[in-house]
Amino acid sequence: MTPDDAPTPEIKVPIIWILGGPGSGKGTQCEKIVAKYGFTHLSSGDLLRNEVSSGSPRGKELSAIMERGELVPLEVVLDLLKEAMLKNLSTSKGFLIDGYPREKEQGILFEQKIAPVKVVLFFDASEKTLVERLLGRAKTSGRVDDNEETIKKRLHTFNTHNDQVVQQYTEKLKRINAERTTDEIFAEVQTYLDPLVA
Ligand SMILES: Nc1nc2c(ncn2[C@@H]2O[C@H](COP(=O)(O)OP(=O)(O)OP(=O)(O)O)[C@@H](O)[C@H]2O)c(=O)[nH]1
Ligand SMILES: O=c1ccn([C@@H]2O[C@H](COP(=O)(O)OP(=O)(O)O)[C@@H](O)[C@H]2O)c(=O)[nH]1
Ligand SMILES: [Mg+2]
Repeated sequence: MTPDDAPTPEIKVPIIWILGGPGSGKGTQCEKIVAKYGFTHLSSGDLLRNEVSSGSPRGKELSAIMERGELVPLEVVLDLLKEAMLKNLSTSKGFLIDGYPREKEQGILFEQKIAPVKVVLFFDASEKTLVERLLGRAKTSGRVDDNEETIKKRLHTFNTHNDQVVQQYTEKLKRINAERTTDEIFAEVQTYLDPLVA
């Protein structure tokens, strides 16, 4: 599909998805990517948390689902993402979509309704590492879902869906060992992103 017959033809800048289990370092790497490439960072989890803090009735429903570590209805995330992308369209050099797609169908719908993805980065870390990092982050994050009980459920949700998501993509998917230092990981990330801006 060329950009001209994309479903939202005005989106011509690269779209990158960032996948990985809870605590795999998606947010940490996205910060570094934004600093180097100036892409627009859209975290699906942050968009949902903003909706929750707005106090809207929809936010209240979302909050309950997120505290259970489950997935919210996929149309909700897709709408929030599309809205945020259109809002930033005139100035964006590219979109970094952090924590999306969480299930196979979300990815399919995104490409049908918004635009094709260019590269999918998957940060791969063991469950033990993920739990350790999240418990570390819990001390300061203030996130209601950074507690042992919800972490277990988030991991379960991730394990249930991730293989199916990842299997959808072959050459676009870059599996990155996330059990290294932030700088080592970022060095590899750049080898995939530099060609997009060359
Ligand atoms: N050792 C090590 N720790 C890291 C690395 N990247 C992130 N962390 C730590 O791991 C924790 C989780 O990192 P985040 O970037 O918030 O992870 P995330 O994937 O965005 O997590 P969710 O928002 O829960 O999906 C934080 O406390 C980070 O400081 C890394 O490359 N190495
Ligand atoms: O497409 C998405 C993205 C996030 N979430 C919900 O938002 C929570 C927090 O997502 P985030 O990416 O911030 O953290 P993670 O689950 O990776 O730790 C998840 O547990 C889900 O309940 C969702 O339902 N659909
Ligand atoms: Mg994050």
